[in-house]
Amino acid sequence: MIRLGTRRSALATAQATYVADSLRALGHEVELVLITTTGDVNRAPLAQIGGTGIFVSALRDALLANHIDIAVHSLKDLPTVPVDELTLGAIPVREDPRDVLIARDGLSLGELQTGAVVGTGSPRRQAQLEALGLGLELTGIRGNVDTRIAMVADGKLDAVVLARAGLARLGRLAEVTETLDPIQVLPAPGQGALGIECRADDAAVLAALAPLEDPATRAAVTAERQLLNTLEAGCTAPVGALAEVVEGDDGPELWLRGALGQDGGVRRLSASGPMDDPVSLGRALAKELLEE
Ligand SMILES: NCc1[nH]cc(CCC(=O)O)c1CC(=O)O
Repeated sequence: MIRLGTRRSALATAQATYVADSLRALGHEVELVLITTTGDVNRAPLAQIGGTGIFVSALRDALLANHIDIAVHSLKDLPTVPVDELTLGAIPVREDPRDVLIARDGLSLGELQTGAVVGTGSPRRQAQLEALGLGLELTGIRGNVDTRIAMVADGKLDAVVLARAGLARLGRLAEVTETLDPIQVLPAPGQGALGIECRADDAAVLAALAPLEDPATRAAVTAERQLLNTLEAGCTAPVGALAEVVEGDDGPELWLRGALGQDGGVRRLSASGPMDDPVSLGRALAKELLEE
């Protein structure tokens, strides 16, 4: 029996159920264990209560205490600093990593008027939307996907920005009014991908997880997360990143784009490298972004 720990939110349980069903299809028995994190209980702004890492620590504690065998994380919520004794046993194929707009009356970003109120608490989304120069009024919001969409339906906001992947997993893609081009808004490092964490010495669970692995997704998110990790060491500015595997002359290559919010603007750079060395690519692009 594999004990799979998950948060209670609709998105977390949808992701956990997807992983549980994948493991069951491979012949394993899986039990869901619901775990409450600080971020689920406390409605204060995330930056005040410890950042997105708060969603993760309760699950990691349960792994280390042997209360669960695997934890399913949204990779974009998983801190880039590794934990001794734990490892990402599998990174399954990624959903569409892009951000989307859900606006009243089916509007797109370019159709929103100056002063339109757009809800997002993410400094990354705020910096990139600000830099478009549309005169949008950005306001921080929290709450689950349902609550956020309801704020547009209720007329409290003109629009919200969300991850397409979350809406796909919740079956709410019909509400999207525009998918944002990464040329304008780069997603968060790891967005749209799941990380399945387990104890590093748990050979049975590692073997069970191996078939769920997608090497291209692992390479892409490793580059993105390395870029974030290197930038976090050097600054506190918001970061967007997106890597894609492309077929090069000498085999598969990674193409990485990065964005760094700074002084009301956004710096953007891109670079490519071999698929088998995502860490060097992420680190090199981060250093370039820091230098300029
Ligand atoms: N910050 C919360 C969070 N964590 C993961 C997702 C969406 C799913 C994903 O990106 O994998 C979301 C919601 C959102 O940003 O819209």
